[in-house]
Amino acid sequence: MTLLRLKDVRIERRGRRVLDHVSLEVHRGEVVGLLGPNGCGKTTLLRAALGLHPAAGTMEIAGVPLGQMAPRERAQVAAYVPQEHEIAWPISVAALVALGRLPHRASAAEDAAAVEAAIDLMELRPLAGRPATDLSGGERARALVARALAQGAPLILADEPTAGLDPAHAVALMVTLRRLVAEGRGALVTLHDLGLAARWCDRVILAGHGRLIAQGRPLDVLTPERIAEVYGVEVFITGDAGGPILQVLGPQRGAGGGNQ
Ligand SMILES: Nc1ncnc2c1ncn2[C@@H]1O[C@H](COP(=O)(O)OP(=O)(O)OP(=O)(O)O)[C@@H](O)[C@H]1O
Repeated sequence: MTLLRLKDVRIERRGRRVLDHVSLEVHRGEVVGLLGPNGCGKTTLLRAALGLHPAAGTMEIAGVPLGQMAPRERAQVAAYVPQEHEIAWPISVAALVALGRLPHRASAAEDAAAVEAAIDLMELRPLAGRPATDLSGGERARALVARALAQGAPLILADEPTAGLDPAHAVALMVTLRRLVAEGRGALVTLHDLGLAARWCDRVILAGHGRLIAQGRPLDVLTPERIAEVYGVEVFITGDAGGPILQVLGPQRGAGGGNQ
């Protein structure tokens, strides 16, 4: 089932075109990485897909046109992990995670079970009683992911959810996402770590130059030539039984600085 469908979407910011001709789908059972250089429009695209930023074109969540969805209805099918990890009030981590249950009219027991499961998934149990404002950057990021997971929405849109996480927690998050999509959810995740994307995403979408440049299986999209063209860096790609291994080596040869 298609959880997110964008067709010929066009997004502007302050009258300036950010992305044009954006067509993509996210299905149940897949983690899709949205990649691209700083400022190429990944955050704006995620926000547009949730109706948080104006955009032209066709946008559907779980088969329903975005414009026909009330905010509560949308929040029941799509959860968002924002790039910014600011938490305004010193509520406990458990209370923060419980905010993910607001769109639902579930029983208290159901809400509690979802919150407890999300806290455990993100390994926040020792921090559950702490004020969320007193967490480290990475701990705060995990708390916000937990809030989205508690929401129980089939579609997860996460903006750089691994930013600020140590390697163990970054990999654990990708493993968790894969487990959740295997149970029937779908995820669109912006990432700057090309190695994580290559190894843990089912598909990737590469944005740049005001459009989507390529989408498909990670190694079909993330070719050394394309990465050099889009990011200006040289990569080494190999693989093992666990999947692709992609390592950034340095600036593209001849691009100035580093490996010349
Ligand atoms: N509040 C804003 N007002 C006007 N333009 C903005 C605003 N925020 C971002 N932009 C511009 O919109 C474009 C897309 O930004 P966006 O944040 O979507 O990029 P991104 O791909 O998510 O970048 P990053 O990888 O750095 O997070 C950029 O050119 C950026 O400068």
